[in-house]
Amino acid sequence: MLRIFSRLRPPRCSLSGSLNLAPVFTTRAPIRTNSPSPFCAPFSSSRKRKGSDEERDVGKEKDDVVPGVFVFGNDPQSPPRLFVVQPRLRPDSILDLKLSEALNLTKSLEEPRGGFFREDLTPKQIPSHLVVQNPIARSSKSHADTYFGPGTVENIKTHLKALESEDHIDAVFVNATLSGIQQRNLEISWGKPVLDRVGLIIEIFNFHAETKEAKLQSELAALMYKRSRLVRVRGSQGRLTFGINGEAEVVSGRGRGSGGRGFISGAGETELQLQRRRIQERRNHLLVQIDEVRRTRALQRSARRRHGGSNGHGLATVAVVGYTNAGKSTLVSALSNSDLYSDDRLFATVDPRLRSVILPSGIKTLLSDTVGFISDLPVQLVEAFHATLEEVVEADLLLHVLDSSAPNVLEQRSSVLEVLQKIGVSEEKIQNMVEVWNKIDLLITRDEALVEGEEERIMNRLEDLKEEKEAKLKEEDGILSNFQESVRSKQMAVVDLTERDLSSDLLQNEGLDLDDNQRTHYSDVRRLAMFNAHCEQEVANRIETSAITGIGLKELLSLISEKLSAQTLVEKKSYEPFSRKWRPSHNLEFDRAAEQ
Ligand SMILES: Nc1nc2c(ncn2[C@@H]2O[C@H](COP(=O)(O)OP(=O)(O)OP(=O)(O)O)[C@@H](O)[C@H]2O)c(=O)[nH]1
Ligand SMILES: [Mg+2]
Repeated sequence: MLRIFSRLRPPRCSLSGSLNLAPVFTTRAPIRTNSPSPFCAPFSSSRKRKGSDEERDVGKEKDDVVPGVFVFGNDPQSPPRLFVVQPRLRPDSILDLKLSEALNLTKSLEEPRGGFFREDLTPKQIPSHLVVQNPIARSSKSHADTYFGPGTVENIKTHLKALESEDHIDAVFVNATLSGIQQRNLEISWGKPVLDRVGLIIEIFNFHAETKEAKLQSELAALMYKRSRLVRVRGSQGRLTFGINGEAEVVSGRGRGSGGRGFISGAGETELQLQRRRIQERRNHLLVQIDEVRRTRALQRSARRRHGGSNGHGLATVAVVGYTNAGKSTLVSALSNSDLYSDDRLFATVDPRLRSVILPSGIKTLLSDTVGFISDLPVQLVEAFHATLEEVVEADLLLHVLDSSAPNVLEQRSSVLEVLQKIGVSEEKIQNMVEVWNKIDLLITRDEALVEGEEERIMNRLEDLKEEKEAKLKEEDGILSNFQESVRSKQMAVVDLTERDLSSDLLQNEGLDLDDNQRTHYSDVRRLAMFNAHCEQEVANRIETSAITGIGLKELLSLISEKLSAQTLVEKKSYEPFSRKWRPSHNLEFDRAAEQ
């Protein structure tokens, strides 16, 4: 039966940049489709029936996703298949990392999740992919119309054709950021929907969202993204016109009569205007609902903070953040003895979850598992997921989970720090954050881990690793004390200087009257002292764990306990549950792109 479906499989997606947002055809009614019925005209709403019927339709429309806002419907029959195009990067190690991230993103969409898709795919099948010339490498600028040069576009088309002869490909994923025009032109050249990095991540969020909150937010992100993709195509003469897809055609009566009467009245809405209006209306509708979610969350947070504990005391929240796939959900499950959904795929968690844990001090605390981050996290997602990310901003303590086995762990670390700053986490919280270097079991070489019955050897190896780490820490301590020594000697030098040359008043004024030499010297000392304090804090805030084997979990709980009790958070500070009004920022760049 499945084979029949596969053979008959119709395109499950629409050309995303297309104005004529074509309906998605499915052989069976999808479980949750975002697409209109294949039998209704895409813009039939412009010819609404009069009276109460019309009102009913408007009300109904409010709950409908704007057609074509997601490229794929969540078709239960089979997941979409993508062809990955990776622009070449130098050095090769970076290319490998980016390519493997692109393939993982693709797999995240392609593979069945929790039995959601019925078709049996071979697990860990590597998606078809192609590394191509990077247009930015040559001229630091991509081609304005197609991103890639004409040769590369042709090359990809040939590969696509060859692949299509073997199996159906639903869309092409270009692991770069494309403009609306570039995306549209590539879609025309290749005859397939094209997703860029942002578009794919938004699709994954839509696939994985389960709660109402996550669904609303991923739809808002998709709408904001879509708004920037509404572009006009040039007709065969190269003019912006009543083009091949009728993008400038008048499709709705709205606006008619606004500028006068009879034949001098306004012509009505073009397809482009109609799409913009629909997106705007839906966006406003979603924002109202998301604000409700925010309000509820804020009230719940406030109640927890005031008297959430069993003894009526405040309950602290610890937010678990980190790069996607670092092991956050597995760690929260292990610490709280619960069973959160975790999976070896990117963005397995989109719906935030709270789990309670009893700390060694006997105090109950909530762990908040949330959506993972990624480098260049799309701004639309950060803005749309504000309600969810607010949990992170408002948490009493942050745990930053890192995948210590990832070759680019430091890059992932800085991406996460960047996102935390972007969403408004205070500098103080970032400084106080606990860094959890998870998956240390994977640091043992694969060969060793595979040898059966060698548990003892593995444990010894772990001990060795621990000792190595401790030795390294000691070494770092040595470096630190050298720093301290140099700071102290510099401080002494400044004191000498000031004693000899400056009055105490001048020193208090931070050397306003110091000469250049003295000022440089003094600021050097201050910088070094700050760096010194930072290093000391970093070492104290680090812990190594393995959520799977349980290594370091006890120590982690003790550290959380220690951190929380050192904080003044449980002091009943006044807390405003819902004070700020939030709207996604008006992004001029997107609007400009849409105008093109
Ligand atoms: N070997 C090993 N694997 C781990 C460890 N922690 C998590 N994993 C695995 O890593 C994969 C990702 O784990 P998740 O807990 O889903 O990661 P996450 O950070 O929640 O990921 P997202 O929700 O996608 O952001 C799963 O396959 C886990 O089994 C660990 O300590 N050691
Ligand atoms: Mg998770």
